[in-house]
Amino acid sequence: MTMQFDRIALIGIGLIGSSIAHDIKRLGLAKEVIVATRSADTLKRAEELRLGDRYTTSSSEAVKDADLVIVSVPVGASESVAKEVASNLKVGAIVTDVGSTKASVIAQMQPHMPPHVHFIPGHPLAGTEKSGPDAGFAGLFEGRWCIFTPIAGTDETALKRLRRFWEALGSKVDEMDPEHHDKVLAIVSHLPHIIAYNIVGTADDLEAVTESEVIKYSASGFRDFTRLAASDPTMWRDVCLHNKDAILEMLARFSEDLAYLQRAIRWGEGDKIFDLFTRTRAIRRSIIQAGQDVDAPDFGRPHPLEKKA
Ligand SMILES: NC(=O)C1=CN([C@@H]2O[C@H](COP(=O)(O)OP(=O)(O)OC[C@H]3O[C@@H](n4cnc5c(N)ncnc54)[C@H](O)[C@@H]3O)[C@@H](O)[C@H]2O)C=CC1
Ligand SMILES: O=C(O)C(=O)Cc1ccc(O)cc1
Repeated sequence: MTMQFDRIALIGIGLIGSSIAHDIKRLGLAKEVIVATRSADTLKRAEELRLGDRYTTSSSEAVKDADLVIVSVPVGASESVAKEVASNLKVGAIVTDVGSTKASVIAQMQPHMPPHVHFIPGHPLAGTEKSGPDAGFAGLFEGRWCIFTPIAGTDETALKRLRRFWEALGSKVDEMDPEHHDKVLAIVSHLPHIIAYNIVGTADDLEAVTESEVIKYSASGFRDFTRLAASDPTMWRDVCLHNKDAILEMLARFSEDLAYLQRAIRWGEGDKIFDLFTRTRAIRRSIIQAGQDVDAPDFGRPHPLEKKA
């Protein structure tokens, strides 16, 4: 793999920032990686994990002379990072982010970007329920989509350079407008997490079963929800607050459809129930065909008591 950038600054070194760091190192994509994060403890851990070449708690310090700046912080922190780094950005630098919402990140960052930098908002559709610098791993983005939501008039050469970077990490790159991104992500990612948080919360409220049955019998569907509901609370609070309109729109549709299903169950309308469940099964098959999941049952996890070969 060829060296693509002299200096890359990683602002935020949690699951996503550290996964990018592992890949940059593994693939030799930069001469130097500067890691910045707000908390000294996280920074120390990043250093122990050798995620970069230089480390600082000052984002503005980190971006000096960087050709590529990747902001990987909870979306609600985007504006404060943009403000902090703005005056130190190098002429011609590419500034990008990985936030799960796009219209809000653009509204927070774009006004602070000086005209001499290329700000290209991005979102890799890859992750796990884990957070922090220990959670990252090389290859996270392999075979996954990365969506850019470029601002009109963005320099084509800068776009190509950033595309080449994500492609080196194994991603497939697509472009769309931020509002469309936010609607699509509301249904494929944000709502599933909200539903998971909600169902696990409901089970927790049923005090009679919480201490015993919910945990004991969690080999069933409930367990899959608990994985999503264990995702980072700060990150997901920010997603909810920063993609409010699209999430509320999708939640309204979801509630309508749930009422339809509820009614079908109440009145014993088996055909309606069967038709819906047949339609949804086909969606799963399409996802497997598209290479976005494997066909193994239970996400391919081995049983915890299964003997290791
Ligand atoms: N977790 C996931 O599966 C995915 C997350 N994303 C997005 O990536 C971004 C980062 O998420 P994760 O890496 O999962 O979160 P994380 O919680 O693992 O890491 C966040 C990092 O940002 C740092 N940070 C927070 N505020 C900061 C500030 N003001 N200045 C500097 N550093 C700051 C934290 O110390 C931490 O290092 C979020 O915007 C999230 O929406 C995108 C794709 C997948
Ligand atoms: O852990 C999971 O199932 C995820 O859905 C990971 C994820 C979380 C947030 C994103 O913006 C993109 C991917």
